[in-house]
Amino acid sequence: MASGTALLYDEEMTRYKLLWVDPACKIEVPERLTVSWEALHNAGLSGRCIPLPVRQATEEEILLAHSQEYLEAVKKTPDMSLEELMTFTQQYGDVYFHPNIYHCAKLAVGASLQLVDAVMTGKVRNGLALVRPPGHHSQRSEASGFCVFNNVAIAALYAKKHFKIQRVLIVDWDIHHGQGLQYCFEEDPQVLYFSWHRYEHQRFWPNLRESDFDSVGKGMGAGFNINLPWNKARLMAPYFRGLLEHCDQKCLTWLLASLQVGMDSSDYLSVFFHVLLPVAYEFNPELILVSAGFDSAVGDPEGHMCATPEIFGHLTHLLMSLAGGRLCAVLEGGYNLTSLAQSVCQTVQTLLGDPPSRISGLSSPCESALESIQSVRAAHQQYWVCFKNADVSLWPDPGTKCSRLEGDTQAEEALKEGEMREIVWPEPPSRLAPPIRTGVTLPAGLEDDVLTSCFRVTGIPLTPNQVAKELWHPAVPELKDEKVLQSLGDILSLLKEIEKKEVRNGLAVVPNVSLAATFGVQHALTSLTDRVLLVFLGNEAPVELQEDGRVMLIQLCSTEPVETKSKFYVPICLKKSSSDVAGFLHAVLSLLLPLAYGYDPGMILAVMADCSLVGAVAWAQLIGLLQSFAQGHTLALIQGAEKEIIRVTAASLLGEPASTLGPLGPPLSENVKAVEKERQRLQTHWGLLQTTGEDHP
Ligand SMILES: NCCCNCCCCCC(=O)CS
Ligand SMILES: [Zn+2]
Repeated sequence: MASGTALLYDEEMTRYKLLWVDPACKIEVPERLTVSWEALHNAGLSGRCIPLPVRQATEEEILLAHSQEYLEAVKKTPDMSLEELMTFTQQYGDVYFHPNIYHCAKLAVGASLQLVDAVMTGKVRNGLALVRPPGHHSQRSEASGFCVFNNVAIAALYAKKHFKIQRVLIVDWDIHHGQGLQYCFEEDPQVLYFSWHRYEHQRFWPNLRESDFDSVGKGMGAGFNINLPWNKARLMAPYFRGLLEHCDQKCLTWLLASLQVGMDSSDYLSVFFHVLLPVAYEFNPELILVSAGFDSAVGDPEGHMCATPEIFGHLTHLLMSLAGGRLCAVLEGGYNLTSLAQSVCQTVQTLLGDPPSRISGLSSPCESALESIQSVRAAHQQYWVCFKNADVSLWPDPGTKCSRLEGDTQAEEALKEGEMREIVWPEPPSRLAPPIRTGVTLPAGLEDDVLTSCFRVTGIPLTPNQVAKELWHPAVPELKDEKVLQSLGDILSLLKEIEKKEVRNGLAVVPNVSLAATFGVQHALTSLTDRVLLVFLGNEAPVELQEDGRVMLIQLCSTEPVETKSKFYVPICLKKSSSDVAGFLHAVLSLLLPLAYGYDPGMILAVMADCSLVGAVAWAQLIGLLQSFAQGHTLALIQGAEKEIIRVTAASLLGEPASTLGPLGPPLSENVKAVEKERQRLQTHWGLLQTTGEDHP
């Protein structure tokens, strides 16, 4: 199994810059790379990566995505005078040339291809290429938006050509629409292109009609192009104009705060749960390319978004469950040097396997984001079975110019200037990973190769009166069984290791999983955290739920569950769940993940009480996704000695990417209906469950 994270950087790519005055281009500066590189170095992250040399792309490689005439034209720029460069630049939009930019553009492509080689040959598991110029706006015969050659487009074409792969997923989380990528792959069903971008009903750059959600791809490529437009923009009602004239800095700040309309982490995560991940799992990619632009982070002069840098640690982690973890991230935009550097560090730290930091304060996606989510799901319903039963009454038909009051540029500039001075955000919390990743307790005789890299924990068996004290549980005969008392002692010492931050997560194979789960929850609540998420696969849920919210129980069962009104008890009844992998996944993505993010637990207990409910691969996928929470503090409890389940659980807890679920059939409609029913019931309490705007129930 491949391991290791590649990091590609060459300071040569800092040796070009804007040589004349152009307000649209002045933000694309060499310091973008140096601050990112230095931040990775100072955080001790670059030292944990595998450095790979960059190289110049060959002409043949560049011609995979660009025309000969365009290449010939760009080839002439190194010998041009300043005037000639300015004239040459005029033919394109929002981009600039420099005598050394051709050289750097070849290095940016070459770095991306080196990364693809290393991942596809298994030399590394994943990696990041820190490059400039960016690429996702450049087209076959045209430079655009600071981009000269389309690094990620060439990487995808190169991967198809040299590694014979047939399904590449491109995730473009840059705040601009990568129209160059859309044009390149819109007829290609082998490359699924997903982009979210500021759009504001075509008022935001690059102002293209085809950046809207109804551009779904063409011909054979229909369904393989997904655009998620962000349409909320500051309403510059004329009366604000009057106000501005009498506006001092304080009032401007207030005005900005009330207008701050960028998207935040709740919006981003909702799009992953309800749009990108369902399709990505159904597409079942063999490779993930990320057009990693960080102008979608807070503080960016282009993006004006509110999502703080740690969100990129989560987006990265969620994508690492796909394609066997083969993920190549290539830098695109990102112009606030502080949030850029922090976001780059968050991304690399997750690629290295460190647990994402807890994200508190998530709420629900804003109304505009819900409109976009609903519109995209409607537009793609005919192409992806994961949206088959989705509640989508198509949002106002696409391209409607919202009756927005035209912006007042002078005031808008004033707001923007004021805004840039005002935006501050907390440093991302440090994400220390305990020295030992996985502790394991299991009955003797269950040795297994993968378990050797786990840290063996054996506790002192509990005495019956200790149990009476520790375990608020009616005395049952099992509590006299010395195997049970031993396993409770083992779990206690495992939890203590986690508590002491010696161990990140753990696995316990137990004789009685219900007692173990009850004991684990109660001990975690007394000594570790005030919120425990219990994910229980089996029909008899162990714990009585106090409605105080200190335990959230998500129970996957196969028998009709009890009716419940509780917002902390979520029974998910799935019929034939072991065969309906798509139905299981739908429950995980559209229900379990949004709930867990909204609940923000300090500890996760993942309990497999009944091995027949889901297959080993689906379970391993779940264990991987659950490590997004609680700084990776996951305790898996398994009853019985299903060796395959034990092995995949340990492997996933150790950070091995779960193997892929393979092509997914349509989920059983009764299972989708059961999940949708629960989602409808709970979405008023847990906003991340929402997928539709207010007016369209
Ligand atoms: N023509 C009116 C001003 C528009 N500004 C355009 C800036 C292009 C941004 C490109 C970028 O960030 C790549 S990721
Ligand atoms: Zn951008």
